[in-house]
Amino acid sequence: MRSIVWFRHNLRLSDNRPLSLAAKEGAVLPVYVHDPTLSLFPDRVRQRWRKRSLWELDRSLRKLGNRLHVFSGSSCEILLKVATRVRAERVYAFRGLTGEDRALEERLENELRKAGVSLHLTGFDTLYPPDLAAEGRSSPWKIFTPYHRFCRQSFLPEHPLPAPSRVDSLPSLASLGGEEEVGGAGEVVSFVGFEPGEAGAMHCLREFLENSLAGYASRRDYPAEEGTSRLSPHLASGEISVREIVQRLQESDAPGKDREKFLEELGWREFSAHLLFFHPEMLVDPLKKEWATMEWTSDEAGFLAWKEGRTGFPLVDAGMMRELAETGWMHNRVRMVAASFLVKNLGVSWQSGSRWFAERLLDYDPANNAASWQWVAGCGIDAAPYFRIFNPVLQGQRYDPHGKYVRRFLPELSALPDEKIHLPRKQSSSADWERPASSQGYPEPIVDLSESREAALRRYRRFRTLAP
Ligand SMILES: Cc1cc2nc3c(=O)[nH]c(=O)nc-3n(C[C@H](O)[C@H](O)[C@H](O)COP(=O)(O)OP(=O)(O)OC[C@H]3O[C@@H](n4cnc5c(N)ncnc54)[C@H](O)[C@@H]3O)c2cc1C
Repeated sequence: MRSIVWFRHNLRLSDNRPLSLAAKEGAVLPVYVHDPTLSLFPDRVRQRWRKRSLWELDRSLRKLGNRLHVFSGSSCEILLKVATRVRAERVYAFRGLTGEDRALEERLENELRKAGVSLHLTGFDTLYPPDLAAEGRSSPWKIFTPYHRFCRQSFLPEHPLPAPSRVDSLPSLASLGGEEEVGGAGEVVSFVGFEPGEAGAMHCLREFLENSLAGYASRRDYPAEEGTSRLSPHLASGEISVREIVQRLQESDAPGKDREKFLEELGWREFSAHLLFFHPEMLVDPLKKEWATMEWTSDEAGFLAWKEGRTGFPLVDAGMMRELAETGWMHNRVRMVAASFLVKNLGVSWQSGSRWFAERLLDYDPANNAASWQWVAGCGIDAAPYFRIFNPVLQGQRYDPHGKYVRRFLPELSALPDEKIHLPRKQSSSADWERPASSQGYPEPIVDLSESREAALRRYRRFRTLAP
């Protein structure tokens, strides 16, 4: 048997079913295609990550007697051309989740069939099947808790497959034409706090299990702490499988409540994938259809200040200006506060924020990003109610009480005392406030929190009255 293994969002050898099946059956041509038609948003930051990750993957394949073949262009045309050229009988891949991924699979299957090649999609790269309809119905689940409980009870997590011990290459393979060089480690700038590739992902998991899983449930909300796994960029590139993570989690002797909480967060990832499977339009349209009539503002100046971390609210600015810009990652608590600030206090649409995150995040995941933005905005399924408006000052005081996170990313505020660190400028509601001299140069707040909150609630009431 001669097969192509088409690496899509799964840049790894372990627990890679398409690869394991193809390697068992015969010779394999591993292929990756940079396909610009598949990314809805510009992804310059992730291209650098991917380049490095592909290089790592190629190195690992070479150790098994094979190598990676990289192309750019239309996945369908390239796979068809290569399959014909090498006389492959099968193309193996995981199934994709987005509407674009699924349309491509259908087109590819037809084109390959005409050429006498079969497409073998070996299921989704998830813990639970995302196409699982709600119990007893054909519609998707609407509430996370029963969905997660049902999945936990119904599916025993599959054991991850080991990486194949050899992946035979196709015999006497001449040049395929149109192939690209598989990036180089040296060309790639480093990523603060991350090591792209499968080995980096496994290292990240080990570190988390050994050092941060115990205490996860209580520490995960504090951005200054090393309280979360930071596995998200690896999961987004498929450098590690979620089944591998769950297996190691179950073997860990960390307290049950921490393991449960972590499993629940992975469950939100599954739920988001489930929502995307049933609602491919959710990347740009609200899941609650009536929200299409919500009137957002066009506060361009406010949006720019938010993107550049000049809102005058330290927790938002530390996240937007520094953590995201410098590292390509942002702590979950800060994502929630920054997103709420944009959508509620500035009245800018969740789609604008979600697009900005999609362009900037190393861990951009279409399902997680859209579901989370819609959760914050209030138009998602099982979302936070619209009137839940995070107060960035109170959130800062609660989750960064000594300003350690803010000081790390906004050194211009580092000399402020703890009680002023989240409020370096006056708000109308803070009557006894005195301007600290040490925060000169830091911007004035671009909105008054109480007034913008009232405006947000008025906007919502108008929408509820007019909504069909
Ligand atoms: C506005 C907004 C946008 C977001 N965009 C993304 C995104 O593009 N990509 C992304 O992976 N996550 C996104 N999240 C969810 C969450 O912030 C990140 O998954 C988390 O911060 C990643 O850090 P970690 O790996 O240390 O998380 P951990 O706490 O260690 O969690 C482990 C894994 O569980 C999953 N997870 C955790 N929280 C969530 C969640 N709320 N929803 C779905 N999955 C979750 C992630 O895969 C994460 O890697 C977003 C959240 C918000 C509020």
